[in-house]
Amino acid sequence: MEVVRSQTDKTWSAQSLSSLLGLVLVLLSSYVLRRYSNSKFKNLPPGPRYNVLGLTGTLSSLPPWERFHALHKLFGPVMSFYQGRTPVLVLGSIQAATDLLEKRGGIYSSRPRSIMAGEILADSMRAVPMPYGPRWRKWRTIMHASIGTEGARNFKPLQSLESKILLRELLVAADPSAYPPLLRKINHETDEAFARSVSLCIGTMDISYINGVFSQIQHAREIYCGIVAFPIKALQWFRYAPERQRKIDVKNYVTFINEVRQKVAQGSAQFSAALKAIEKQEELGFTDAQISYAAAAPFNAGVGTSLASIEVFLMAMLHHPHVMKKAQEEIDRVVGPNVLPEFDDAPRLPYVSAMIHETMRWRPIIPLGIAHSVITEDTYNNYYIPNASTVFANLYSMSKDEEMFPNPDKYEPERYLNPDPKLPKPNTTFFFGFGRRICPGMHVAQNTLFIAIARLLWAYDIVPPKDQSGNRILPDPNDFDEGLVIHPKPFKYHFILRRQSAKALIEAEYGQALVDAEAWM
Ligand code: HEM
Repeated sequence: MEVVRSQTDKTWSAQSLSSLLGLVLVLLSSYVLRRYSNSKFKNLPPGPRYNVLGLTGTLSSLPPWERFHALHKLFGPVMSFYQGRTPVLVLGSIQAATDLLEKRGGIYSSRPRSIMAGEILADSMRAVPMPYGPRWRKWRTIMHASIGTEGARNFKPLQSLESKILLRELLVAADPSAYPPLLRKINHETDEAFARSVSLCIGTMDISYINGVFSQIQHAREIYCGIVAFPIKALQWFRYAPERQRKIDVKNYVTFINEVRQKVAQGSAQFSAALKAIEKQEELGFTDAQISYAAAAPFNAGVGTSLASIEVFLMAMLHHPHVMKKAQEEIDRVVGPNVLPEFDDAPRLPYVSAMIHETMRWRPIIPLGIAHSVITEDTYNNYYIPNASTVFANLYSMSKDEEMFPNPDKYEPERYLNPDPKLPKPNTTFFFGFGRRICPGMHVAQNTLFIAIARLLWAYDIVPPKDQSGNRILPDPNDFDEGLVIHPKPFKYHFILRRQSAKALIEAEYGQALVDAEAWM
């Protein structure tokens, strides 16, 4: 009996399994047929009909932005492919990105859904993956008030004293191996100078307090980045750990905002993103957790970016000493040897300003921008763009546009000073993205770069080391770490004081910077 039943069971299971498989096949093929026989889908922008990101073969050795760049040459500046079931659109020209991400910003300003990192870990309170909609618009008003054109001016004193401290630290650095950690401070990746970034968020430079904050926010950020980097963790059944982490993050973030509230009550609060978030809380109808995450956004999104641009600048100086000399001549002529360059000098230092644009153009440090997502189907140049397509602005390709930037591989600030009137005007913002999601920290970033670069060039020559035969050892200008934000691989350089008389001024300014920093304690 047992044997018969077991045989019957086996037959039954085999039959049901094959019917089930049949059903799945029928459903799948009808889905595929429906989808691809749909004439609209036949009209997608051209491109390889496979997942370019999961590519094998010759192109696979290239980072994704270079892969896309190579494919743009075959398929044109607007191309598409599928990543799983999601259509992906890649825009390789400033024109296409402006037409879609900017002019049709009402439908191209969302982000691809981020279930684990955005929704589960952060309850959609994190800025970068936040979907486009009323909550994002409210969040953006806090960014506008705190780090927009006007708000960014409030951080200039902070950026100024930060760069003075850097000049002095480079002066007393034991040897060149000490430079990278000092430079990292300018991007707030170490506890002490991180204070300046936290002060941007919550308005304090109290180092012992900051040290505590640093480890907590940095830890939360690392977990977020880890989830983004390892998609396996994005599967929902691993949700327990991020849910637990979210509770910890919310508690920490709200603690910071409450400390700012206390300072507001005592009348000692400095300008910061948190201050603006608190001021706007009632009007926006945000919870404490929501305003705390908003206040932390400049830290979470801004870390690593200014540093990467300064590293690119240093690399450019090693390769193009004549550009460095030209900028120094301008600084010496306009500012002179007896005072440091100030923010107010910027209009009279056009070469330095052009150099900053060129640094960001030459090697865009976020080469694929941050992916947008379209919230309704659209057509562009007769191509069909399905709802929920992921959209990448390939900033790398844009930086190589031969028409707008002739000889794009050359580092040439002059292209911004004397543009050829017959060519399209060189764009000065594409490296910050496009449309409604354009980087809200761009003014803060530009100010950091201006004051740091102008003062570094006022004080120091940046020179490469030499080998035993006296040959300059130069870094490979294309050797970068991969990631959302890319950094040149570590390379060696020296800061050589340009004149002995600068020493006394650097020391005096450093002393004053420490006194000024007290205001943020
Ligand atoms: C050289 C420095 C920087 C570069 C090149 C840069 C570039 C970018 C780019 C390309 C995007 C994506 C824009 C898009 O989606 O189209 C972005 C987004 C963002 N950036 Fe920056 N950034 C820099 C510095 C900063 C700084 C210093 C802050 C904060 C103070 C900041 C805050 C943000 C935020 C919050 C977003 C997300 C905006 C949103 O999703 O609505 N960035 N940035």
